[in-house]
Amino acid sequence: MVNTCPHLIAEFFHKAPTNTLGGSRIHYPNGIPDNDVQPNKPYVCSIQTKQFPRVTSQNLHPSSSATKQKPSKNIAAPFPPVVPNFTFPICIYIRLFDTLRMASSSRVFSSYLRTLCSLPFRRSSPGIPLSSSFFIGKSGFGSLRLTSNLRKFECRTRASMAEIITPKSKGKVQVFDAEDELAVSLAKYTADLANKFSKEKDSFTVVLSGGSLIKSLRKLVEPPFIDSVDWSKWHVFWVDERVVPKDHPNSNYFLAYNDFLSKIPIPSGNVYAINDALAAEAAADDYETCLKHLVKSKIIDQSEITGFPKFDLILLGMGPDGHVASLFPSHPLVHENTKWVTCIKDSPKPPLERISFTLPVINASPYIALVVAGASKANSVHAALGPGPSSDMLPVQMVSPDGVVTWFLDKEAASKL
Ligand SMILES: O=C(O)[C@H](O)[C@@H](O)[C@H](O)[C@H](O)COP(=O)(O)O
Repeated sequence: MVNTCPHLIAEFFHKAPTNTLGGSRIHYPNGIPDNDVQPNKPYVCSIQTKQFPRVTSQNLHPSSSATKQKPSKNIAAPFPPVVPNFTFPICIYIRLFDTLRMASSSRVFSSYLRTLCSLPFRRSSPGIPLSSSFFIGKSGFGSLRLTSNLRKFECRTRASMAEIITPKSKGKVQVFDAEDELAVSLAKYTADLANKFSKEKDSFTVVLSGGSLIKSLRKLVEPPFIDSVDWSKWHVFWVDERVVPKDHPNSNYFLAYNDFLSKIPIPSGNVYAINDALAAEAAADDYETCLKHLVKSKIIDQSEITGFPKFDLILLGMGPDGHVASLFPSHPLVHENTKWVTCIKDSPKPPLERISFTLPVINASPYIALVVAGASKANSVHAALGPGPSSDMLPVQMVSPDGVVTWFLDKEAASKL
């Protein structure tokens, strides 16, 4: 029964005129026009309203005691409008769209409703022939109203992501209520860019950092993202690496392999790990040479202006002190502007020896994501994005590409903004 829920959601939106819900609009991926949406195809959608910032998918958090059960991965939650006084994030719809198999038959729709109405916990709910639906926006909240032949139901919605307006130079800043929501949005962002570049140039060059970023990429290896990406087009690099063997728990390669790369069908030749058999300087030179070959063979783009390699997407974490890659505050390496890859032997964050991309390489990228979660990062986030001028530039503040920086923050990291 519950598996038919996505059909219901699909029907629900398709019954609404031109896919709008009183100022809310569904966006299908890659600009698919609304009337071109195909039955029996999965779509990852986003929703945009006049009243809310743009939001992306997330879980249902029912407040109604009747629906305390949380949706598991494969079991869609009951469609909220049939439950009175139901509070849920607005992006519930997109969550359901994530796994959507579009149904055009109204038979599916009504049989689902019949089943719902026969469920014990909804015995008090009347039947729900939907006749109209719309969102009403208030500041931060909205209501979805459904008119049944017996009475009206109201469901409150709450945006679970906010966009902070910053000067253009500081990039696009998104703040998520929960890290889980951040992870879904990051997966969609990465998958969309992968698809864009794979289509445009038949390859996608992406650079990973170490630390918690890898955990934040976890949704990318789950449906629907894992199936929506052509992994054979991916070429994976590291923005920094610790000078340890590849199977050492401190190795960024090891972390990425265990939690990400081993779960995707990427050709092993497209994974460019830093050579762990070499000492720091030699490993940095070796990696730079490897990048130069790949630029020559046109796997990696090159900036016509600066000559630095241009990776399609760089995914950066940030340390509590505002470091990115292995470029630490007040360290001379942040001013390295000739080399592509350098090394540090006195890293304030252990281990001492590391290899790192330099800032000009990072800044040559057309897309950079800064993925930052946790209260320990709030001061540096404030220094980077807050209003005041700051005397000492943190490395994260020196990430200022010609391209687009998108910040993915959880609310703890954004708490001082
Ligand atoms: O290898 C590393 O240590 C990193 O690449 C480093 O730049 C990391 O991204 C930040 O320190 C944030 O790490 P956390 O997200 O774990 O705090």
